[in-house]
Amino acid sequence: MSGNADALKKAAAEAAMQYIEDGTVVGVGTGSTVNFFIDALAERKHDIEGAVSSSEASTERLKSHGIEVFELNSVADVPVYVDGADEINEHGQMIKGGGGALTREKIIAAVAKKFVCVADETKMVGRLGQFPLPVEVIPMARSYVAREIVKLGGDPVWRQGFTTDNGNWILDVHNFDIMEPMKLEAQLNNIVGVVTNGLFAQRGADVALIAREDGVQTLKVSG
Ligand SMILES: O=C(CO)[C@H](O)[C@H](O)COP(=O)(O)O
Repeated sequence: MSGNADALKKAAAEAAMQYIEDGTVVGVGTGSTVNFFIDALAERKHDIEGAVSSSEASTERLKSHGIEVFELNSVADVPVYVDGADEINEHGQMIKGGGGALTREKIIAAVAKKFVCVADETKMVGRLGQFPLPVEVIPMARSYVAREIVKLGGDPVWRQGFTTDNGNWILDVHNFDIMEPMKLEAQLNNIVGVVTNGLFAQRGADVALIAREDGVQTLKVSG
């Protein structure tokens, strides 16, 4: 990753700090862009109550900064969730899960009132689907789920050697022509053995902070 790409990720991540309110539990995603957000959040650690985290990696980084990480089950309210994306369109719909944390990400996103997506401009697309779509599967269902995905028009590739934080496996699905993201998200989740998939269409981002060379653009989808 070039220094310039990192500078854009950092700019987007730092712009998300304006959405963080004192005394709240902050929802924290996963990935290289979010790592910059965690580092920025550390500066406000005495103002916030703590965080809920979407991965073991983010939890470790949050704790290394002295930020308290709560179990999601013990938290009633997550006003803001900040996370990156592998692709995002103008409607705030995303492909996520390149880092394999899609299921916990989707759970916290569901709980959160506002989803703030932080990304550099390379993640903005007209139509989702260039990036292989991650699908988390229960290990014993891998072959069956792969066959069902082929029937839907995708080419699944097992991310061999990778196990999610939930103890499951990932199929990265290539060559999906994603005309109707919400429909495909539901179809995939309907296959027995799928835990969830990386299409965030039903619950997309409310705000996208897209870092470009000339500054961070705010795309408000809702909220
Ligand atoms: O969904 C994710 C992890 O599961 C990440 O948000 C996504 O992969 C983007 O990561 P990065 O900021 O490193 O480009």
